Amino acid sequence: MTTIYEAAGGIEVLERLAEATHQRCLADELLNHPFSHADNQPDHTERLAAYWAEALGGPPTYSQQMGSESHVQRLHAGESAYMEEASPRFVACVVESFDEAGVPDDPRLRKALTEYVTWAAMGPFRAWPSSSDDVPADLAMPRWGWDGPLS
Ligand code: HEM
Repeated sequence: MTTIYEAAGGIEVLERLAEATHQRCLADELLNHPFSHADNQPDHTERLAAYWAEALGGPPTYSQQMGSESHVQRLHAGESAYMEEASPRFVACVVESFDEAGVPDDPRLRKALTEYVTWAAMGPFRAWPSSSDDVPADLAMPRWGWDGPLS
């Protein structure tokens, strides 16, 4: 069966989606701050797209060459009150970027992408509110299919 990654148009479309999302985050007064640190990764867009690709049935480039799920969760952990407020806004930045990024106008695809990002932002990415020290070292990369989480 076609994966969500393939239906979306592969890595090119996910990179455009990550870039458009990033620009929206920078333009948002609440989300701007964490994305504006001087030591942020210059290739953030590429890394975010690779992570999404792997979760959505694409190649395992993120986990083989860039980082692990534990690394990603540690980056986002320990920000309880902030993440409560910021998570729904991050999801909105992704969804509002669909047209600009050229995500196919297929309701089933857009619904699956929206559900994946919502699930991640409201669940795993808020699971360690107190400290990055609480994040286990061996978290599996999440996988998302047409009917929801695969692992
Ligand atoms: C409130 C919501 C979120 C905020 C404020 C946030 C913030 C950030 C920040 C500041 C970075 C570091 C950027 C850099 O180094 O340039 C980052 C990296 C990243 N974020 Fe988020 N994020 C949020 C939600 C999410 C969600 C929902 C996902 C996945 C579905 C995600 C996936 C990633 C990935 C894969 C990276 C790159 C990790 C790496 O450098 O290897 N983030 N995020």
